[in-house]
Amino acid sequence: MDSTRSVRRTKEEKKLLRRQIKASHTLLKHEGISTASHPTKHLVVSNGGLGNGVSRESLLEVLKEGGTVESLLTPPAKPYAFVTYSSTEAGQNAYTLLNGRALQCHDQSVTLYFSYVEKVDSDLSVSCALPPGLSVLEDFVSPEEELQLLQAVDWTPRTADVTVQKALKHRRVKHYGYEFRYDNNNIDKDKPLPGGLPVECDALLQRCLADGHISVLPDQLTVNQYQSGQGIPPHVDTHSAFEDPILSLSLGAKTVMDFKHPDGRSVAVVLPERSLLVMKGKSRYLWTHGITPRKFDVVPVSEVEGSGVMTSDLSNLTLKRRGTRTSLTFRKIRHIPCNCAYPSVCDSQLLSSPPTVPVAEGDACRLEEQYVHQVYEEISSHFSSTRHSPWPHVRDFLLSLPPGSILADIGCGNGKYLGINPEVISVGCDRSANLVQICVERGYEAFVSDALSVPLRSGSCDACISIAVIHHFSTQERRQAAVRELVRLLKVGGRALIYVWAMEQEYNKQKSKYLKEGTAGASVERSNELKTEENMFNQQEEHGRKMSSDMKCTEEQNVTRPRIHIHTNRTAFLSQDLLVPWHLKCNVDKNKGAGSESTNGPLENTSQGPVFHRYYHVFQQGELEEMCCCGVTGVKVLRSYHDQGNWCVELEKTHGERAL
Ligand SMILES: O=C(O)CCC(=O)C(=O)O
Ligand SMILES: [Fe+2]
Ligand SMILES: [Zn+2]
Repeated sequence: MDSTRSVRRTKEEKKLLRRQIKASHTLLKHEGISTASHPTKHLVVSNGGLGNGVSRESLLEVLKEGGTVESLLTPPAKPYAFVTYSSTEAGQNAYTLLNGRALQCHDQSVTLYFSYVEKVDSDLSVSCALPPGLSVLEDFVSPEEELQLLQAVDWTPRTADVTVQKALKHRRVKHYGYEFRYDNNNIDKDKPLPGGLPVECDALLQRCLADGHISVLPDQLTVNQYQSGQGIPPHVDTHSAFEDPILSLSLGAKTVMDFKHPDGRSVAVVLPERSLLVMKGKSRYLWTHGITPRKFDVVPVSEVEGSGVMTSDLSNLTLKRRGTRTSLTFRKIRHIPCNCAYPSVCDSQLLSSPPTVPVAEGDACRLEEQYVHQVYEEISSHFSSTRHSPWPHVRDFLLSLPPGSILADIGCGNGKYLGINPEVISVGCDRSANLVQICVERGYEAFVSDALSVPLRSGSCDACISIAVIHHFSTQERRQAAVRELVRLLKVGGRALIYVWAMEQEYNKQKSKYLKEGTAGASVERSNELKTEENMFNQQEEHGRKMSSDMKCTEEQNVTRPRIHIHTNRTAFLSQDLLVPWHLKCNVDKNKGAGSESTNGPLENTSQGPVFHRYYHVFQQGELEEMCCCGVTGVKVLRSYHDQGNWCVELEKTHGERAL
């Protein structure tokens, strides 16, 4: 009997070990968290996160059995937590005692797996902090003032001549001072509403002024009323419409507001009733805010929680039914264009000075920095989630390389081509540090480099690929230099494959996948509210496109230069140099793709985050071959073809540098 029990136990131990190894692989692959093989005082607890429905309180209770807990970090919405014990011995003790422990929480049972980590990343504590520029001032108004303010909002249609009231799908709204229009997410600045702001707000606004939260009085008020189960989609209040900061007073009931950074970081902030939310700087301009329509929120049990408004920071969480919340959002209309530090998401800056096609090297570098490099850094995680399937012809090229070949992928993105042929030695580089980081986390050899000067020896590669990269260079000289750099890396006889986006999205009567996705009704599934509350940049983007076609040229130092148009996604290209909108989907699940992969750009129906614009030079038929034959010496074009809206060439290096 004893011996069978010990055999069974061994089996269980093996199973536990397998599951624990799997958990630490998942942490590395999907979260970039490397675990340590030796005991430390820091442990990561897989399945012990708020994202698994495990409350901090119940986790802490279990963790304390292992020893004295120095700190416990529970990142919002993640399926893991970090615990730091008082000593390595305590960490080791907890590991032995608790690994594989089943934890009962909210009618479900989860199994906790523990792994050691060298340290708890300081970024994680940062991601648990409030977004920069955000503050929540509790008890900003008294219960009596709260009642008075709620009574001051007259929801009957009586005041229709001095205010504007609307029932939206997910809440009702009322505007004072100026109407906020949900069709263009903007304000008619020359059409103030008679009556201004309700006098009942005077005292509280004077207090905001006196306390230094604002320096001028607001002249616009939006009252939002949310019933339980209602919300507001994530958005950034239009830069060109309102100044900084934005104030929002919560009345009647508490709610949880989600803030999201374009890089995917997300912070849930509890807004108690009678608190004032102040959004300034980054939290106003760059992070989106929104309220998920829900009937219940995860909120602190204790009502007296000081400034600890973070759901993730709280030691005591519980579910609470949402009541009816009325918020008063006070804003100051902006009369001169926004000049914030986030030009890639700023409608003012995009409209007031749309870029022109550069001629000088310096202008080209600045354009690419703003409309290529910065954008890829910001959208890297969402971009990566849309890039998973290799294009078949690129795959064939990679599989045709003899074993032991050395391959360089210049502009490797998330590394989707680096593992295709396991028989070759692949190395990738990209200008985006975030994308390179994703490659490294996936176990690929990759480094940050500009495609114009790759730190690899001339003639060191048997093959190079440049997939969807060269169209991001903004002058002919720079595009040519990028091809020359690829050829420099090749040994004589080596081959390069280049893909660039084609101006011709319809070829041989066949529409490219990019165009087809537009007609397949990418937006049909949007809810009505999402349609009317379309991301604020969409309308301006449309506006910007019209503006740029109206005013095709700009006078600058007596040189007339064409403006770069904003392209409308899923439509034919109207010019060769364009800005292509990227509708960022916030909070991308790195484990899953964001739907079907398109040749360029995500499907628009997935997004409610800010819109970024990437610069492209789309190639006309023959342009790529011409550039390779005439602008670059020592190569021949083996073949050229059109593939799903791209022009493609395969080159062979025929001479070494010295022979030229
Ligand atoms: O309900 C709130 O506090 C926020 C409302 C809001 O973000 C808006 O109207 O733009
Ligand atoms: Fe807002
Ligand atoms: Zn701005």
